[in-house]
Amino acid sequence: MEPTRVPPVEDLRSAPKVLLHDHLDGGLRPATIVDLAAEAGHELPATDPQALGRWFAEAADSGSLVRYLETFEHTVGVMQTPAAITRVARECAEDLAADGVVYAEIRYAPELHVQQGLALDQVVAAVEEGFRQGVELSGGRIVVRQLLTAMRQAAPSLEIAELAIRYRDRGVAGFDIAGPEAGYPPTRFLDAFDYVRQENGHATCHAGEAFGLPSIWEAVQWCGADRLGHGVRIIDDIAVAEDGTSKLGLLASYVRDKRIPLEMCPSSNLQTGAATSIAEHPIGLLADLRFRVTVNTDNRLMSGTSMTNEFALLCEAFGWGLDKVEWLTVNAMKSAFLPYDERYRLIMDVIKPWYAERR
Ligand SMILES: O=c1[nH]cnc2c1ncn2[C@@H]1O[C@H](CO)[C@@H](O)[C@H]1O
Ligand SMILES: [Zn+2]
Repeated sequence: MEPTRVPPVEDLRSAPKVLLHDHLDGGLRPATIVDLAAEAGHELPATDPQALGRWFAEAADSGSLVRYLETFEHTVGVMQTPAAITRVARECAEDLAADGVVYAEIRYAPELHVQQGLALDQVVAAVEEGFRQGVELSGGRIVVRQLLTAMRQAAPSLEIAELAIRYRDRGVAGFDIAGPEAGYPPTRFLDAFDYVRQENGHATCHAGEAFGLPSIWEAVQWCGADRLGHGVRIIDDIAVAEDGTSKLGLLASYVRDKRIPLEMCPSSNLQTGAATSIAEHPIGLLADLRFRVTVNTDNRLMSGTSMTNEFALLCEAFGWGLDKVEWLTVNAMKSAFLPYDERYRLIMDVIKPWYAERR
C-alpha cells in the first residue's frame, strides 16, 4: 500500500473544517488587543502586536492550566464594552472563514464581561451582532453559533444556563463550564446541567484536561454532558498491551459506545501539560480506536494556531491524509449543537462534495 501523502497546507486551508471548541476570548488578533487596550486604558505586557502575540504564546506555554488561564486577563480586560466585544466577534468569524472553517461554535463566559456594568444579555447580544457582521463580511461562507460558559471557580449559579436557554433562538447553541478543573468538579454545576437538559438544550463540559477520569465520569454520568471539552484523560482508562491490542475500561467503553464526542485540542494540551508532544497525543490512539474524535483550536491566540495548523501538525505526526481530515470533520459536524437538518445539509452540500472532488 502506498503511504498516505501528507496534505499540502494550502489544501488543508481550503478544506471545509468544523470547529466545536474555540474560546472567543482566546482568539483575538494581537493588533486588536493593542487598539482596544489603548482605548480602554488597559496596561499590556507588550504594545507591539508581534511582541504581544509572542508574549501570549510564551506565557501560556507554562505546563499548568492555572498559569495558562492567567493570560486571559489581557483579553477579557479589553472586552468590556459592546463595541469592543462586537469587534472581537466580527474578526473571529472573519478569521475562521478565511481559514476554511464552515461551521463554528464559539464559547466565552458572559460573566467575565460585566466589569464595566454591562448586563449579561448585552454581552450575548454584542457577540451575536459581531458574528452577524463577520458572517456577512465573509460572504456567508461560515455558520457561527455561541456556547455560553460558566466559570468553575465562580459561585455556581444557574444564571448562565438560563441565559443560554433564553438565547437559544438568537444564536446560542449550548452551555459549558471552563476554568480550573482540579478542585472544581462538574457536579458543582449539576443544577445548571440539569436545567439545560430539562429544557431540551445542549451542553458540553471541559473535563479530563487538567484532571482525570473522575472529572470525565461526573461530566458524563452526573451532568449528562453531550460532549467532552478535551477529554484527553480518557486515555487513563485504556490499557495498551505489548502486542498493540487495547483494552477499554468501563468508562472509556461507555464514551466510545455512546459516541460521546471528544473536543480534542492538541496544541493547547501541550501548553497546559495535558500531553507531551503531538506525536504522543492520545488523539492518535483514540482515532485508531474510532472514538468520536474531533479536532479543535481551543485558544488560537495563546497557542498561535488555527484549524489549518492543527490539522497540519496532526497529519505530519500521524501520517494522516485528507481522508482522515474528512472523517474528523464529519465527526465534528455530526456532533454540533445545530438542528439535524442543518447539520445534514452542511455535510451533504458543503463538506462531502469538496473532499469527493479531491479524491
Ligand atoms: O482549555 C481550557 N480549559 C479550561 N478553561 C479554559 C480553557 N481555555 C480557556 N478557558 C477559560 O474559559 C474562559 C471563557 O472562554 C476563558 O476566559 C478562560 O479562563
Ligand atoms: Zn477550552
